[in-house]
Parts: sequence; C-alpha cells; structure tokens
Amino acid sequence: ASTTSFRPSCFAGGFGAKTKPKKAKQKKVKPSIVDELKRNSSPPPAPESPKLDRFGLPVVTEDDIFPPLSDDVIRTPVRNAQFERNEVAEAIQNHLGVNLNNFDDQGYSIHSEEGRKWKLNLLHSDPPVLTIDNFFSRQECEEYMHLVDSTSDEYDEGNTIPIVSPTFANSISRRTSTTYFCRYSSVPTLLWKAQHLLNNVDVHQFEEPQIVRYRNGQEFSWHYDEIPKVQLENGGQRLATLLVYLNDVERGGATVFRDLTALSDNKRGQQCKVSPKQGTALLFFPSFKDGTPDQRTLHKGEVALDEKMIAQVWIHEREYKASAPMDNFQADALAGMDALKERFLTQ
Ligand SMILES: O=C(O)CCC(=O)C(=O)O
Ligand SMILES: [Fe+2]
Repeated sequence: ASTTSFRPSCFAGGFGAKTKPKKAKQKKVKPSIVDELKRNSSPPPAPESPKLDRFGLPVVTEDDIFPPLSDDVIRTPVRNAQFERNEVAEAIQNHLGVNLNNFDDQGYSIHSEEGRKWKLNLLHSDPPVLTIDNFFSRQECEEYMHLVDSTSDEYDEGNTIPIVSPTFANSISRRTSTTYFCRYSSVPTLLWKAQHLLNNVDVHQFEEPQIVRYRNGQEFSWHYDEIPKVQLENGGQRLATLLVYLNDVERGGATVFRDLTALSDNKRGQQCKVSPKQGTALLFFPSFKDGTPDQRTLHKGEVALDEKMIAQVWIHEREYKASAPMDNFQADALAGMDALKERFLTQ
C-alpha cells in the first residue's frame, strides 16, 4: 500500500499528554562544612543531576510526561476470574457500557455466529476493561487484514486510506505503526458487532473505523484516547474504544494499561495487559458517559516483535462527521449492517 500526503483535520489514535513536560529543575546547593568533610574522607557520591541530551538540555522522561497516578486515585481490580453478571453491571454503570441483555449469566452471547458465541470477560472493574472472545471469526479477521493490502493509490477510490501522521500534532507519544482509515461501507461487520455489543449506539456516533498495522519493532507508546478540547466540536468526546486483534502475535504487541492491575492467570498485582489473540476484542472507556476523560486509562500498544494488525473504532458522544476518505458517511454502512443483523439474529 502506498501512503499519501492527504491529512484529515482529525488525526487517528491517541492524543498523548495533556500537559507539557516539565523541565527538570537544577538546584544550586551551597556545600556545608559537613559535606566538605565527607567529601574529603570518602569517594564522592554519584551525581544526581538530570541526564542531558546532546544540546545540554534535560532529557524528558515518560514520568515527566505522564506523572504517576497518586495512590488516592481509586482503581478496583476484578474480584475473581469468573464472569459475574452483577460485577459487570456495576463496573459499567458510569460508562457507555455493554448491552447485557445480549449476554447470558455465564457471559456468553445469546446469539451465535455459525455455532460460535461471543464470551464477555471483565479484566478490570473500575475503570472497566473488557475483552470479548470470538468477536470476529478467523475469516472475518482475514478479510479485514486484506482490506489494507488492497488499498488503491487513489485514496478516494479505495476502501481504506493510509494516514501518514496519525498522532495528534502536539502529541509526545511515539507511534510508529501505520493507520488506515476505512470507509464505513467497507466494515459493516465491525460496526454491527460494536452496535450489538454496546448500549444505545447510533451509527452516526462512530468515528472513521481504522485498521492499524504494526510491523516488526513498531509500537504506540503511552497515551490517552481522549480527544483534545479544541476538537470536541466534532461529536464530543470518545466514550468507548473498541479494538479487534486480527492476528495472533507470538512476541510482544500487547495492549498495556499502566495504572491498572489484573487478576490474570490467578496472579494478583500484575499490570493489566492483553496479548493479541485473533478475533478477540478489547473494550474500554477513555471517558465517563458524561464525556469527562478518565485519567486512569493511560495505555500503550507495546513493541510488536511480530507483525500485528488490529481493527479499531471509537464511539463519540454525539454525531461525528468523518473527514477521510472523502465522502465517507456512516449511513453507507446501514445496508450491510442490516444484512448482518438478519444473518445472525434470525436463526
Ligand atoms: O495496538 C494496541 O494494542 C493499542 C492501540 C491504541 O491504543 C490506539 O491506537 O489508540
Ligand atoms: Fe489508544
């Protein structure tokens, strides 16, 4: 696929730090007599001055950009690994949430797709982080990966368009993966499934769906998915992030939440981390349902040592107007979404 210099007004992906990095302060301390005596009797301690770059400026660390969350900020890991309907209902109450009417008491979807059911799992309670196994079939994953391979040079003729600089201009986060914006009409499966999973989402709330490809060694470092204030006019804040892992990634490529701990493999206290598994979806909420950003959702796509591909869509508070590819309208996906509903819900 070729890239183009076309840049939509709203860039994909996370928007990095909200605050500018602080410059490290260099204090001048006058040595006391005691210090002088110590200095003469023992070797000098290693200097604690900040690391300097080749211009003599202090090197900004990730902690400067995203200061660690204070312990006072409440975070609640899951109670146990088993699906508990009440626990999930409670977890999602202040967020856009999931339509639990479409799931049974064990977390399986009521509907099945060629004999398979989705399986909902709660990975973290507050803020809620969920995964859905079997969200996409292997065939659906392959079709989505193929959408990117078949990108046309003429961006307004293809189904997807590669975006050269997908992170927001002021972002300090590193993104080395490639993002492709999709025509709504080319991804009805993702949109119908998102709508069936979530609570009361109108098709107009969907941002341009994206396919992201990480090649060997690529990553998307710590960031928030929230939209910067200046861009809220178009659709308001992002209420939910839904991404689907399109392939298994043997080495690296996990989605990691810096400030959340997991109960995974029955070990407490590990960082909340999701390794890509083909067809599994990850759902979390960059903001509360009133649009207030949730500072606890700092996350990254860690370095993928093997190729990794995801399909991703954000759900806004209100109607969102797409900017790429040209003439990309949510309503163009409706016929395809209806066909899927017919196929999966009337069996
Ligand atoms: O690739 C991932 O695992 C996460 C991607 C992500 O956070 C983003 O694109 O905003
Ligand atoms: Fe993100």
